[in-house]
Formats: sequence, structure tokens, C-alpha cells
Amino acid sequence: MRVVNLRDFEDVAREKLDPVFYDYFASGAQDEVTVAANEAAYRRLALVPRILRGAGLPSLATRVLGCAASMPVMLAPTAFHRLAWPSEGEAATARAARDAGVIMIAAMLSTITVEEIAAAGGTLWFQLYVQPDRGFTESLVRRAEAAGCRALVVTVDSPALGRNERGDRNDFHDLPPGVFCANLRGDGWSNGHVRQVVLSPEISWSHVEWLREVTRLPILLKGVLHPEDARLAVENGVDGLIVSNHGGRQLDTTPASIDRLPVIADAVAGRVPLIVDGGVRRGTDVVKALALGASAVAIGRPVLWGLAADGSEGVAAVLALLRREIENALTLCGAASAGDLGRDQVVRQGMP
Ligand SMILES: Cc1cc2nc3c(=O)[nH]c(=O)nc-3n(C[C@H](O)[C@H](O)[C@H](O)COP(=O)(O)O)c2cc1C
Ligand SMILES: CC(C)CC(=O)C(=O)O
Repeated sequence: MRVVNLRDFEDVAREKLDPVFYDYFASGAQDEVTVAANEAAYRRLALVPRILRGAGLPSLATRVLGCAASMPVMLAPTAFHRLAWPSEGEAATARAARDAGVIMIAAMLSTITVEEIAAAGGTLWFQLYVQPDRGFTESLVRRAEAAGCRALVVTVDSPALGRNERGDRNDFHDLPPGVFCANLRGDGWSNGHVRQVVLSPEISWSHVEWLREVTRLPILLKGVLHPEDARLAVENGVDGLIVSNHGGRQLDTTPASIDRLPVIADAVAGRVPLIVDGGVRRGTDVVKALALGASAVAIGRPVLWGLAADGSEGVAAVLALLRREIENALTLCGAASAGDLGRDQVVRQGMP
């Protein structure tokens, strides 16, 4: 099959993957209402191009929290890449991100260590699930710092695990032999012992305050949907926000993340950069997000589809396709860069 867009990669990946792993990647919580809503919301938004601006070819290069990126697209943190590409896992993803010049947010639940991911040499941020054991959490932060990660992404939409019914039907509750959460295999642990990740409902703003003292890295909160929480985050010294519903995998029936972006942009009023993820599949989706106030978007599943299809080259192809689509969409919008886009260039389809 000839692959011409990001959705085609999902078809290739579905053919290649163990159906249980495919379901793990593709699925969301319960009825998957939010999974569908994320993509549908982009389709309901219409782009209004400006004309005759002589913008020339657009520039996609940007900076987010001091990190240069060749385009406003990041790799969202996703767990367990060795389920998609057993031989290398996240190392393959990291090489593609490095070569494309984009920021990869390494998941705490990666199947190789953060040090091994960092060995690729690209720009890396580290995603953290705060663990009730503060000493262990701090040791993960220190490892991320020492590995050269440039920001800490604290996932805050997971005080418990979402109810994944495809996983239940498939009885998928354990990783296959030889695949494990490499960062959770601590030094002091007997050979082969891997800690269980704890998603704790006790995580609170006090943990954010504590992390603020623990590290000098910029801290982003991932999974913000309420403008009041966005305001509180800024008050608590957070440096950036990821507007996200976890790709519809946590609380089902949350709103599409792109539909929350404008209210959150109003709440933070430019004080911190915003990244949005969930359902980004087209260059036009990226342009809509930028016009509505995002500094960048992040993509989750499309990276996994590329990885499952063809390892590092598959991820590279996904990023190249998206880059070409963003360039094309910006050009057709009459914009020389993201900064040229106005909120007035996005309207609801069917509205004047
Ligand atoms: C298979 C899979 C694993 C994920 N693992 C994590 C994770 O470990 N930590 C996290 O913060 N988000 C995780 N996410 C959520 C992504 O970071 C991101 O929010 C979401 O995938 C964006 O939606 P998209 O897949 O539609 O692009 C995961 C998503 C998927 C699909
Ligand atoms: C094992 C999970 C906590 C990883 C995750 O965040 C997800 O699958 O969405």
C-alpha cells in the first residue's frame, strides 16, 4: 500500500502488529467518546485563508521553553515502544526525532532507559508520573536531568488509570516477557525486579510545589482542560501546559482538547506556552492549533503507527509527511510563519 498521509500509517501498523498491542495503542477509555471527539473537533473547525500577502515559503522553525525545534510538532510521551518495534523500542523513535529536529517527550514508562533514549542525542523532555515515594520520584528527576532532558512534563490527568475495555477483553494486563518499564528497574532492586507504577489519587498541588523545589528544569503540566487549573498552574510557578485529555484514554467523555485551547489561552494570557495534543492527524490540524494559541502540538498514536510500520524510518516518514502538510497549509493560509496566523482565521464550520 502506498502511504500518503498519517492515517495510512495506522492501516499499515494494524496489519503488522499483534492485535492485542494494536488495541492497546489505538484504544481509549470505555466508549472511546473522547478518542473520536478529538479528531472530530478538528473537522468541525474551518480555516479562513488570507490572500495576497506575499508571504513566500513559510518557516516552521520555533522555540519552546528555550528548546529549538524545526517545526511546532513534538512527540507526545507514549509508553512501551518495544511493543511496536521490539528490537529497539524508543531508541528508534528518538533517532527519528533527532534527525527531524523535533522535541521528543520520553515517557517514564519507556521500555529502554531514559539514558539509552538520550544516547540518540536529540532534544528530550522527560514525562513523569509523580510516585507517592518521593525519594524514588526525585531519583527519576535526577536521572532525567543527568541524561540531558531539558524539561519535566508532569502528567496530571491520571490520578487513576482510565478504564480500558479493549484491554480487559484482550486480558492485556502485563507486558510480554522481556519487555518492561526500564526506568523502574532501580539499582537497589534484585535482578529483574521492576517497580510497579503507581497512579495515585493523592497527587496534589503540593507535589508540584515540591517538584518546583527539586528541579530547576522547566516544569509543564500535561492534561490540563479547565481554565481555573491553568491559572493555578501559572500561580504555582509552572512553566508550560499541555492541553490534553490523554488521547481519550483517561476520563471518557472529556471534551476534545482543541476545543479547550481557546479558554485556556485566555486564562493564561500568554504567560506560559501552551501545547495541545489529541487527534492531530493533518497539517491543517496543526495550523488550527497554532492559530488558536498553541506554541506547538504533540502527536501520540501517529508516531506509534510509524514505528510499528517501519521503525525509525517509519517515524521519520510520519514527521516528514506532517511537515510537508504544515508547510502547504501555512502557505495556503497566506502565513509566513505561525506568528502570522490570527485567531480570526479559525471559525466553526457552518458559521459565518
Ligand atoms: C499507547 C499510548 C500510550 C501512552 N502513554 C502515555 C504515558 O505513558 N504518559 C503520558 O503522559 N501520556 C501517555 N499517552 C498519551 C499521549 O501522551 C497523548 O496525550 C495522546 O496520545 C495524544 O493523542 P493522539 O494519540 O490522538 O495524538 C499515551 C498514549 C497512547 C496512545
Ligand atoms: C500504562 C499507562 C499508565 C500508560 C499510559 O499513559 C497510557 O497507556 O495511556
